[in-house]
Amino acid sequence: MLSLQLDVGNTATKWRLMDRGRRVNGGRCSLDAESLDRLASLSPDELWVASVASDQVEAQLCRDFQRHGLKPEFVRAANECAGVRNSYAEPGKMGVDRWLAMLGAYRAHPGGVVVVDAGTAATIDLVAPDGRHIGGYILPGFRLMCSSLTGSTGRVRYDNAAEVSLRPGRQTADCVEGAAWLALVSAVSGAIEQYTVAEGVVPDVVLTGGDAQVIAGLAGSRAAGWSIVEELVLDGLQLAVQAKGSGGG
Ligand SMILES: Nc1ncnc2c1ncn2[C@@H]1O[C@H](COP(=O)(O)OP(=O)(O)O)[C@@H](O)[C@H]1O
Ligand SMILES: CC(C)(COP(=O)(O)O)[C@@H](O)C(=O)NCCC(=O)O
Ligand SMILES: [K+]
Repeated sequence: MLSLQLDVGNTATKWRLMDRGRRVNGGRCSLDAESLDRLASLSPDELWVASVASDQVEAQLCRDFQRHGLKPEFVRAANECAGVRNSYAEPGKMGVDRWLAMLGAYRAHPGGVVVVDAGTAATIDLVAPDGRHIGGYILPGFRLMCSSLTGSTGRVRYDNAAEVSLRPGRQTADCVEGAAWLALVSAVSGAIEQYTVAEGVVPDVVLTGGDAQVIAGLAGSRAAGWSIVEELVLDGLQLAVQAKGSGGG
């Protein structure tokens, strides 16, 4: 039984092929017809999709896969699944990537966890020891922070490589990019502080997304004990699919 799993983000699509719960292969890809042809040629028996793309992109994805006789099953955020309870009054409005990352992280950290997905947007979600979603944060990711400055000002311009550092900058590139990294690292620290005040315990921290490694690296000794899980959203997808199969979530 081959199961193809897709995590469609706003920058990249992550995919992996599972054979009865065991990972066979995976990677990053785009959503052009050629890439989808390649995925379809893996001949999966089922296709599970976690997407935060627009309705139009999802409709195109369906058309492209249907040409190969494949029907994508779209997973959405729910009220409750795998021990996690959503705080949203309308769970369907939460990005499914956040929801699935929480399911994956809580399964590995049942004592409670702060989940960071550092992608196009950076999201930080707090899951209490009892599985309650305390709440979360959505902020622009690294590239978005930098491009919003160069795109909306007349003179914030640079083309030299910036240092990857939290040190105060002395040229535009370092000032802009250093600030974006500082904002992301500080947001994670601030969220951990919020969690600690609310729950009275210091949470475990799990990061995923294209910028997870850099953020953890820049956090230095504060990141001792943080874990990076590249396929966290897909791990959560696996749990959501299993719960469906057993009649839950
Ligand atoms: N090759 C790359 N292309 C685009 N972004 C990249 C790349 N490598 C690292 N990144 C970083 O990853 C972030 C996007 O992360 P990703 O997890 O792919 O996003 P999403 O889940 O939103 O599709 C960007 O903010 C960027 O800083
Ligand atoms: C916040 C997001 C854009 C993150 O997407 P990503 O950066 O991973 O592509 C996505 O989870 C989303 O579209 N959320 C909908 C709004 C919400 O979660 O409340
Ligand atoms: K994200």
